[in-house]
Amino acid sequence: MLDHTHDPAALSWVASANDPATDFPLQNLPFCRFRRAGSLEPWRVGVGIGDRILDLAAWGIDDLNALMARPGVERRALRHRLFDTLKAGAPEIDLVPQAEAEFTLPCRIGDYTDFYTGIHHARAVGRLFRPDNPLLPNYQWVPIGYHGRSSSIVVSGTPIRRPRGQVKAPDAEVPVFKPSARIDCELELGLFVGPGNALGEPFGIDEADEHAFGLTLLNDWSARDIQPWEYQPLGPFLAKNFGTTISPWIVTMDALEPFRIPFTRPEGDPQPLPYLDSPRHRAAAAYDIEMEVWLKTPAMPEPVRLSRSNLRHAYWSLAQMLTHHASNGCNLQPGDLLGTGTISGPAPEEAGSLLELTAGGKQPITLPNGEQRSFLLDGDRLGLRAQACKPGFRRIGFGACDGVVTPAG
Ligand SMILES: O=C(O)/C=C/C(=O)CC(=O)CC(=O)O
Ligand SMILES: [Ca+2]
Ligand SMILES: [Mg+2]
Repeated sequence: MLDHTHDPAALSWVASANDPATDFPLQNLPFCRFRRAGSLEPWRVGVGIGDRILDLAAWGIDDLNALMARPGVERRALRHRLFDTLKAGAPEIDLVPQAEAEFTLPCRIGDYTDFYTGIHHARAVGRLFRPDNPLLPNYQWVPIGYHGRSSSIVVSGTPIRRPRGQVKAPDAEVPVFKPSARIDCELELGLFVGPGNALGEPFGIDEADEHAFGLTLLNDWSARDIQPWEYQPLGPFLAKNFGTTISPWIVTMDALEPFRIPFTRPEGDPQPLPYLDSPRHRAAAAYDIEMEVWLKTPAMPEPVRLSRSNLRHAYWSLAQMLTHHASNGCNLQPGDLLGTGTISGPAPEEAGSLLELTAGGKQPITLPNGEQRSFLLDGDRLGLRAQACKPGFRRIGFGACDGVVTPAG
């Protein structure tokens, strides 16, 4: 059983997540879409700076998808102009306090694909769902993905209604249709596509970075009792598409440039096929980004961190996700969202889902107030956090990715 000590240093998870002083320095400048809270004004494109938002209307930017479609060189030029303007602290620029704003999805999301790049998650889930064959032979050759549902992607803070669905217990003769009793989270990052590719026109692994716009936090809520009964032979469906929460902020790949690390394969593992491999890719295609799962039940005075992982544990890189997705000529479009899949680490306390943290629900977590949890109950608030930080560089935060589970309809 995993005993979770309360981490006093992270007492104010919400504050640290929304603490502009640490999340949104000048070196970040994440994009969002916002308006003044409670107003009915049109949504506006902005960038986060400290505890405020710079409205980009004055910069002629009112459609983030249009900006995402622009070449990286233009986006970087804009970033430098914004940096210089904000650094100069020009008094006339309009900065809206984040506390006075409300947020929506940062851009139009045409298509959503969820990948499976977390090998430790894949092994753990495989052991539970397919004990005889946890990691299928294709895993180390193919960046596995499935097409998700973009209509149910919601912004942080949107309640997640517990779904009803078909559930069949191992010892039951027939399934029943009932509210899911095993609502879970999945600790992921979402990659937003920048410039797309034309239908029928794949791109090489060394061109992939040009198609990456930025990253957001992504919780792929999962109904673990609906999932095993429905997922064969076509993959996850209603167990996943009842809701996917993302942060309102997109952290650009330019802001994450300093946190690149070499992309390596474990000793003895097969090297990727040539279309997914190059010296440049091996040199710096992975990222050192810390990711955390937090939980606050209605009875808890403060939230508790359930786990901490890192994008460095991904078995497939962001560039390989993009390249593979387009390798058959499929056309990616600006604003498309690619989930990394659940990024668990090798240690038990680095698991990115309750399914793993509780051994399929058999080993409930004991929370600091004595409550126990296997899966989420109504009223539970599940939050994801992430940060890129290393000595000599400002910490790059990703904001909040929160959702409260509400009773089934
Ligand atoms: O069938 C399995 O092994 C598990 C599939 C998933 O959980 C789908 C998914 O969301 C993958 C992920 O988040 O890593
Ligand atoms: Ca997922
Ligand atoms: Mg989902």
